[in-house]
Amino acid sequence: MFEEFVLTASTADLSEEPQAREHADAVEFRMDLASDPLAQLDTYDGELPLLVTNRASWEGGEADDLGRYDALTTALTHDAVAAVDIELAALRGNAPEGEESHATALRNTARETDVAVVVSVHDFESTPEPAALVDLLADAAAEGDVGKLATTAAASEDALAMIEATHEATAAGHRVATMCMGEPGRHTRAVTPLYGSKIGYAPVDPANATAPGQYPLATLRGLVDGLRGDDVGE
Ligand SMILES: O=C1C[C@@](O)(C(=O)O)C[C@@H](O)[C@@H]1O
Repeated sequence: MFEEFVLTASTADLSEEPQAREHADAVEFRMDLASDPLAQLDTYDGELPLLVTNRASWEGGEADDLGRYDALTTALTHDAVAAVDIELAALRGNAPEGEESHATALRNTARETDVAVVVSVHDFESTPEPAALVDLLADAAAEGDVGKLATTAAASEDALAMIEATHEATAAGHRVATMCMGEPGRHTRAVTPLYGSKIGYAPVDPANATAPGQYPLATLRGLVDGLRGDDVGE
């Protein structure tokens, strides 16, 4: 997974999967935003593979204790689960007590069960300079199969910084996924795949966006494919 660009439909409700099929390659299941996520997984019989995310509250999500790792470990036993998101800060010991050992154990379990690991970094305040973004991407990519970075863009320069960092990190051999949150960075979601970004996130229903500035799923699919020139040929 993630050798090619993967467009995930980001949702807290797996019953949306049939609607996502037409446009998405996978579903990002936001377990932290879901009601009874393990029961939803038990009854999931969709076609799209799942990337499971149980975002910690200290990283902008709604899961506020280490129990999120138990839920993720159980999630990995489901055949449909092809990838798991783990925060870089947890793996690097820059997170609350207990996070590092749990995150490392989860990554080991993922590796044993052939589940891809997306190592993520979020900045809800700003977008650092390109060189700092490249460092973050290199760190995240070194810890898993894909290093993912989402920062907040306040102006066009921030979007440009993310595009440049995506290009540089990819050229340096790192497998990355990048995007800016916020309206001034929205277009990065369509453009960074051209510079190597391997994962896109978009809600099936725009009312349920999981981050600021996301395009609706069908729109992002059309933009990514259109910019790639899929309908133009050589
Ligand atoms: O980390 C990410 C990226 C994201 O924050 C975005 O900006 O699209 C959306 C989240 O659901 C996902 O876990």
